Order: sequence, then C-alpha cells, then structure tokens
Amino acid sequence: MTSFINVKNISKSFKDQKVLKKISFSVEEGSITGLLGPNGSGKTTMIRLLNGVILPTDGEIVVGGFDPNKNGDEIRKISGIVTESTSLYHEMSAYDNLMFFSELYGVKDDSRIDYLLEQFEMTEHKDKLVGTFSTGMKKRVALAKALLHRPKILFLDEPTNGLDPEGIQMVIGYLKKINKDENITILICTHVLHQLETICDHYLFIQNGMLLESGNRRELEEKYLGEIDLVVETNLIPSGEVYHNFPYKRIDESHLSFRLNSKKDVPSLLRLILKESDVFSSAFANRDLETLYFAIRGEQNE
Ligand SMILES: Nc1ncnc2c1ncn2[C@@H]1O[C@H](COP(=O)(O)OP(=O)(O)OP(=O)(O)O)[C@@H](O)[C@H]1O
Repeated sequence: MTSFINVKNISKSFKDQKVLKKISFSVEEGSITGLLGPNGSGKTTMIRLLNGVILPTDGEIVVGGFDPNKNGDEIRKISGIVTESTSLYHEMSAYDNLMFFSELYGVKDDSRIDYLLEQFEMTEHKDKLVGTFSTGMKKRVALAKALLHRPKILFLDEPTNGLDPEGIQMVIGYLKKINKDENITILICTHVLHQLETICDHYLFIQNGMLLESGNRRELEEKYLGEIDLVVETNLIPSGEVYHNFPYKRIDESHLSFRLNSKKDVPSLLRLILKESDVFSSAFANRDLETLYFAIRGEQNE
C-alpha cells in the first residue's frame, strides 16, 4: 500500500493558541479515512493545512507527492473539497453551476457534468435553481462540483451535516461508489461518529489538537474493546449460567447475550447452538464506533 498523505509532527498555532500539536499520520492511497474528533479539536484546521490554504507552524506534509507549503496550487489541482457551506451559486441552475466551475477548473470534457449529475441522481433537477434545492440536493451538487476535475483526493468536512437519515445513507452510498469507481482517496472529517460506521477503512481520532489513536476497525476493536457481547435470537433454553464455556445472560424470552473472548468464537458458538435449536439473528452489542471512541478516549486520558 502506498501513502497518499504523509503528515509528520505537524503543529499549528493561531497567535498563542496551539490548535494542532505534533500530529503525525498517513493516509493510504485509495482508502476512505475518517478524521474524528469533537468540536474544536482541529479537524478543519488539518484539512486547510493539507490543502495549503494555511501554513503549519512546524512539521512536514506531503499530499500526492506535493508539499502544500510550496505547491498549494498543485495540490488544489488534484484535490476536491466539500465543506459545510456548499459554495454554489443559488441563483443559477445545477447544470450552470457545474458548467461555470468546469470552465474555472479548465475541464474540457462536458460529458463529465452529465456523468456526475447522473451519479448523484440529479439529472432530472439539473435545470432548476440551486436556491430551490433541499440541503441534501445541494450537497449532491457540491459533491459533483468537487469531482469535476477528476481529483485524486477528496476532502470532506462534515459532509452529512444537516441531512436526514435517508440523505446521509445516500451520500455515504455515493462516496463508497466513487471511491471504488475512480480509486479516489477520501478523507472525511466529522464529529458525528455513527455516520461513518460503514464507510471508513481507517480512522484517525483527534482530541485537543493531538492524535489520540489511529488504525483500522479490527485493530482498534482488538486493542480497546476486548471481550464481546453477542446477542443471539434463538429458542435455545440452556441451563446454568454458562453454555459450553460461554457465559451468557437471558435478555428476554427469545434473546440471549453471550460473552466471547473474541470474534473468532462466533462461528463455534453459533454452530453449537444450531446443533440443538434455531438461530434467527445475531448481533454484537456495544461495538459501534462511538463505544470504540469512548474506550480510546478513556484509556488515552488515564
Ligand atoms: N483562522 C483562525 N484563527 C484563529 N483561531 C482559529 C482559526 N481557525 C481555527 N481556529 C481555532 O482552532 C480551533 C480548532 O478549530 P477547527 O475548526 O479546526 O476545529 P474542528 O475540529 O473542525 O471543529 P468543528 O467540529 O466544530 O468544525 C478552534 O478553537 C478554533 O477557534
């Protein structure tokens, strides 16, 4: 795997406020990486540094082979960005907005606009004024705009803010698809963790301008979450408090919660149950991204 972004010992201060403190991380080419942290932890500042919009106080950054400190323009040519404000002209149609930015970015091929409108399911709305669009529709046009020049990296700052659950799922679906279709590296910043549950390959957790932890889901779960509670919907009626070495608790008449040492125990437990009764469903309890985040925070702040 090749790194697309390399950040080494980056610090950033605004006057005497230290916003980022010696942060180091890398982002693999083609990955979807989540930069997660509470409000004010420095996520937007990090994106602005990666884009060369602001300069670091100390440290080194390389994005797609370029140093944003020296080659900000080169980085902006290979990057797309969507911030909270969609930066579209409300008094222009979706198509005219995309045509305007296409010309601004020097994109020669107009078919890219049609392709992106179709990808984001906006073709039927292309001639309507952006000002009349819902937040979700504006977000979809903003994503199309960010992708006009076929960037290699997409920076998304709170991309799902203001969207309803359906809108969030749509945006996440589009992002997964473009990541796959165009092999584009995506860095998503957010403080709303559960929205990234199914999309990221890699996570960077920041707090108070410092990198608390990084890794993929499996590595982080193994490190911080330890034992697993697996809730099984079954008609099994075991006796005692332990079923074949697996301690369990009854939740209600059809659900049992088993304590396992690791995910590797899941198949053997389910096979044992299936030998004598039925399994209708099974799901991990307390293994969502938020639980992981609080476990990391708890341990790192001790
Ligand atoms: N241009 C600036 N001048 C002075 N202070 C700034 C500037 N930009 C950011 N800050 C400060 O840096 C800190 C981190 O802000 P930043 O926007 O990077 O956080 P964030 O993690 O993106 O937060 P949020 O989730 O609320 O968007 C804040 O205290 C903010 O006030």
